[in-house]
Amino acid sequence: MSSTPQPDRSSGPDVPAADPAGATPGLHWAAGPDLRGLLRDNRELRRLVPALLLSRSADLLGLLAVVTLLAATGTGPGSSGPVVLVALVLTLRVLAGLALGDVVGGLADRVDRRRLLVVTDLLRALLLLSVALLAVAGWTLVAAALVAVVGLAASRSATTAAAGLLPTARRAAAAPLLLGTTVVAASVAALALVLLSLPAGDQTRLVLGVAVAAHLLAVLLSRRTDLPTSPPPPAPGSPWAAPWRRVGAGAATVLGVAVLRPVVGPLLVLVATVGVVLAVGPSWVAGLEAGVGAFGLLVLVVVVGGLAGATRGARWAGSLPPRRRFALAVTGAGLAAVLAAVVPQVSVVVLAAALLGLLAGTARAGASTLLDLEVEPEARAVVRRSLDDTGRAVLVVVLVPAAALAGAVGPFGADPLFWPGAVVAVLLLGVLLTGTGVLAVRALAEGGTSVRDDLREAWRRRGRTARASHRHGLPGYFVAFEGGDGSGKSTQAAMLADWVARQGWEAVRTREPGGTALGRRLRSVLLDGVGDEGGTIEPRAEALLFAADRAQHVSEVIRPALRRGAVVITDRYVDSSLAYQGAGRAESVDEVEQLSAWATGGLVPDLTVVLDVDPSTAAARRGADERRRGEDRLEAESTAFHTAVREQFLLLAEREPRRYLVLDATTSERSVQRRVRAHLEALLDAPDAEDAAAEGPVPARRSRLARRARPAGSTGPVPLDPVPTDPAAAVSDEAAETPVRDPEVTGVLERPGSDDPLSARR
Ligand SMILES: Nc1ncnc2c1ncn2[C@@H]1O[C@H](COP(=O)(O)OP(=O)(O)O)[C@@H](O)[C@H]1O
Ligand SMILES: Cc1cn([C@H]2C[C@H](O)[C@@H](COP(=O)(O)OP(=O)(O)O)O2)c(=O)[nH]c1=O
Repeated sequence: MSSTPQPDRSSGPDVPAADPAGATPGLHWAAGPDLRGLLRDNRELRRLVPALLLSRSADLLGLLAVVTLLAATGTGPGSSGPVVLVALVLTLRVLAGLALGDVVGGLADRVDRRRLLVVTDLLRALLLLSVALLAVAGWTLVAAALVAVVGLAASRSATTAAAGLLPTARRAAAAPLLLGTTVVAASVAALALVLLSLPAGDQTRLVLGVAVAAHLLAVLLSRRTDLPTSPPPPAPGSPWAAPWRRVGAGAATVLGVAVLRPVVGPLLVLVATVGVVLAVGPSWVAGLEAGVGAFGLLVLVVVVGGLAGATRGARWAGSLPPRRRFALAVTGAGLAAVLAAVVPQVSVVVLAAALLGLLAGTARAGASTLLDLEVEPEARAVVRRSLDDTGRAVLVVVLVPAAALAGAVGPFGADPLFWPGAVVAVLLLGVLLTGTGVLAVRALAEGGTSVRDDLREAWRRRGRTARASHRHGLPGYFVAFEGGDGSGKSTQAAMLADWVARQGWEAVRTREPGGTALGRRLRSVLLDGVGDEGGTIEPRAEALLFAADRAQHVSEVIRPALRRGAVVITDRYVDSSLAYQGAGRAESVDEVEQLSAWATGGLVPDLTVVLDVDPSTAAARRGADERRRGEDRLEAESTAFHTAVREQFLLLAEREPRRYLVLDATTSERSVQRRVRAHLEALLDAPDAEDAAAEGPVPARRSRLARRARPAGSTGPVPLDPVPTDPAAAVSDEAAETPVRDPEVTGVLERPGSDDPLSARR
């Protein structure tokens, strides 16, 4: 649980932070970019990744071997030496990353990456070999510390190498890619420990031997790679920032956000608990008279459980909002730790550890989502780094004392109720974690609903994602809002995203042009023109620029989200090009359509909502909208242009009525929203999205949902939202307020009073 590498702003643009071993996935890995697509398109990356995977597996297997070697140095389960030594090795590992990560990273940047990968694997192989040959506790400790430092250099060159192999716009994908390899490597290493320990007797040397061999094999693989040699951009300012400065930089931001305050404490206790379970693990299972393999199993279930929780937890949690999910997962993790501690049976310990991993991963992802929702995009990297570093600092402080406590207490209880001392440390942290979890449940209570109601609702919605669409074959659901400028698209998209998130789906709200970093640049050219430098934008150039924005948008934002099963809500898509560049600019609509089809790889929305409004009403609304600063290039076009645009939208809808919903946008915001929701509710809940769309009028299809939401004893259809306004639809008063959302993240953010970044004008 110690860290999640994020793009490291302090060490130059686009170069992700070093990825220390032991990192666990968070939202960013789960919601990461299209890694498979990146690997498919990039031969060198396909060569690098297996080399890194092997190298990291070797590294982590080496760590496990060192740990089991040290754990076996004692004179029996009662001696305190081994458990402290193990904790010390892990502490040194974490401390190295915390204190030296930047320095070693800075030095590593000066060396040829391929050579560095080869040398660092060779060095680690030699160090592990020396450990196997000497088998002296003192040297083992020193060697383990050296391995940790060498590993930092390896990690840095791997990260910059991967970043260098990626196209500039996709460099940020290097961090999730490497985090993915670390998680897989941790599982491979733990599994290897289990398998290698199957034969009876002490297999530590065999394990060390395999780790050495794997490092050597990684050398061969690294030598075959062709990595970019150019150094990464120089780091601005000092390459080394004192850990406490880094911690402090983010702490102020975190503590400034009310919702995040109750998250930090439980998160850190969670990190400590998982760390202590692993640190006292070898002597714990030994005390229960289980072998090294059981320790391997313990690590394996924690890692795999953590991965499952981080990637699937939100889905399994159904409609639980991230705050609830976080607080309940922390409480559950605490109870799992208590369970592991109080039942002196290795099978129960392993099962409880799996649950602990699962809930820790879920809590971690929940916290990450909260952070994304609550912290401004510019501050997120600093906050994440600060939290990661604080987590590592906690481990540095906690592991050795916890192990010392475990060792000091020693085994107690009489047969058959015999407990190793390690359980005392785990029990203490488990109780503390449960307590902080309960406090977090209270502090993060949401909307006045009880935990029981929330859980019941989540159980009802468990595993539910937006229904698959026949069109794109991805698990998510894709909605586009189209219409003239000022028709109310942004307003409706924001309200819908809010509702979708409250229904328990992941909502990704985005827009065109400008849904990506590249898109934002294109947007300013497209809307503001190139007036200062003279010249105009030719209609075909304009069409190509909109298509370029869309290609980036689909690949970077829309497809990955649909792949995760999210509901993607975009403010404008292909039809805008057909209407504005095709009909408006009098280019061939067919050609513009071909261009967009090429740009999107044929990705078509499941539902396109056309907000129909006459150009003069739309212009009046724009004029009255205080957030707008004058007309942009396209808005300033003639009424004839806007009329042609409007007619083209209606024509497109007429051609494909099953995929379109045309609404009169001159009615009130709430009335429009009500109809959008009613339509979407039916589609998302229907067994088959397309069939449902063809079925007939909305109220008939809504009946199933309405029945489920009806309070006991009542009759007639009841809307899902708390304020039953119109029985045929469901929009609450509260939902009619437009909350603030972040276009770059999943989910929605409610912070009344601040500006909506989506509708902010550049
Ligand atoms: N149904 C509606 N009735 C009246 N005004 C509306 C309605 N929908 C939106 N507006 C207002 O019209 C302006 C433009 O809305 P906006 O959502 O930004 O449109 P778009 O994204 O289509 O340009 C805003 O001031 C908004 O408050
Ligand atoms: C996506 C897209 C937008 N546009 C135009 C329509 C808008 O006038 C402008 C910017 O869109 P947008 O920000 O949605 O403006 P508004 O909020 O006023 O509706 O870009 C095109 O001409 N072609 C396209 O493909």
